[in-house]
Amino acid sequence: MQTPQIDIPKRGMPVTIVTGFLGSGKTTLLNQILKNRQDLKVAVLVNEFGDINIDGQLLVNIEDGMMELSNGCICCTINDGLLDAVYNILEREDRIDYMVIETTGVADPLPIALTFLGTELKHLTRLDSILTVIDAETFTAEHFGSEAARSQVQYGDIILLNKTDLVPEAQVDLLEAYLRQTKPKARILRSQHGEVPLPLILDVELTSTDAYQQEEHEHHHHEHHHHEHHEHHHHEHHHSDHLANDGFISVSFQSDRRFDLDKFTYFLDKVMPVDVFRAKGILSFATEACHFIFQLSGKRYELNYDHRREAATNQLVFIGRNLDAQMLQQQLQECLISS
Ligand SMILES: Nc1nc2c(ncn2[C@@H]2O[C@H](COP(=O)(O)OP(=O)(O)OP(=O)(O)O)[C@@H](O)[C@H]2O)c(=O)[nH]1
Repeated sequence: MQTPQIDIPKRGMPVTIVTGFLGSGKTTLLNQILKNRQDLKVAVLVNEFGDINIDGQLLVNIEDGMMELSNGCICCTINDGLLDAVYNILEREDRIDYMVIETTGVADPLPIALTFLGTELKHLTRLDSILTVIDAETFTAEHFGSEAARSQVQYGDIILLNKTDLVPEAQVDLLEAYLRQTKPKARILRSQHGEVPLPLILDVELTSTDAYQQEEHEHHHHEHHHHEHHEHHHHEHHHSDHLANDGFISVSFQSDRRFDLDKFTYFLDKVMPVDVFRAKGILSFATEACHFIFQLSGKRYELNYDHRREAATNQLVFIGRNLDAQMLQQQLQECLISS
């Protein structure tokens, strides 16, 4: 018997929103999900803060903002708004079982949740849970003075205490006790490098839609009935605008010239302003043949070989408060070799 062509969108697709502050380990968790998904077809939507999409650079681009990951999953960069990106996925003909969205580290997850619960998407998708990744080493009750970070904890159905390898167990216990107090209903888990059994975090049905009805009202997020969704394509969500990225700005740097390794590490250790909270990039050094992936989170940084490609241009993004973009760019310029 011939299988009938199904041309309705993928109704009831479960969605997990992965949130968490800058550098807490969202991308690392996403990679764990993609590595361990077994035969679940997962589409991931990534929203990055900064002009250069560093995470996306490491994937193979196939068409406008859509990438086919090496393990056959689909990755989509959110450029033209979340609704567009979600419809792009829903309209694809290949089988997709699950959608995971990684927000930026400075995003309030509420407007994202309301995009699923308060638009026509509520008929097409099912918000399964909001998962908040927390850096167990750097997290404090002050939430980095960030409204977005506070909101990430407030709306987390699952709270993943990540990077537990970097702190004594007693400190993680204290953090967990604090979170249990403020979030009695949340599922609190611990992980190192985002390693967590997937049945504990996916398809767990932990988002209570009732809890959002009041917020939806307050956010004036009204549904437009009886419209084709295509008419909504430029219906951006403005709710998080008041946060204006919570005072964080990103500074990008690109150059065809290579860095001098010593100058660059001296810059990191001695010159870089303390206001840089997060940085990442793909770098090439004068003395090295291949790329390096650069990751900085708080006071820690890593430079790891990327054997997959030969060295090309340098691309870097710095994120922090009160950054002097021009000065930072000048300082980086001075780390380049004189071609
Ligand atoms: N020691 C340690 N490092 C970790 C762990 N999880 C992630 N990292 C490192 O922390 C850095 C940031 O991790 P990412 O997964 O990129 O963090 P992110 O939340 O996606 O970052 P943004 O999207 O930029 O906000 C990387 O260098 C990771 O390798 C962990 O459990 N332990």
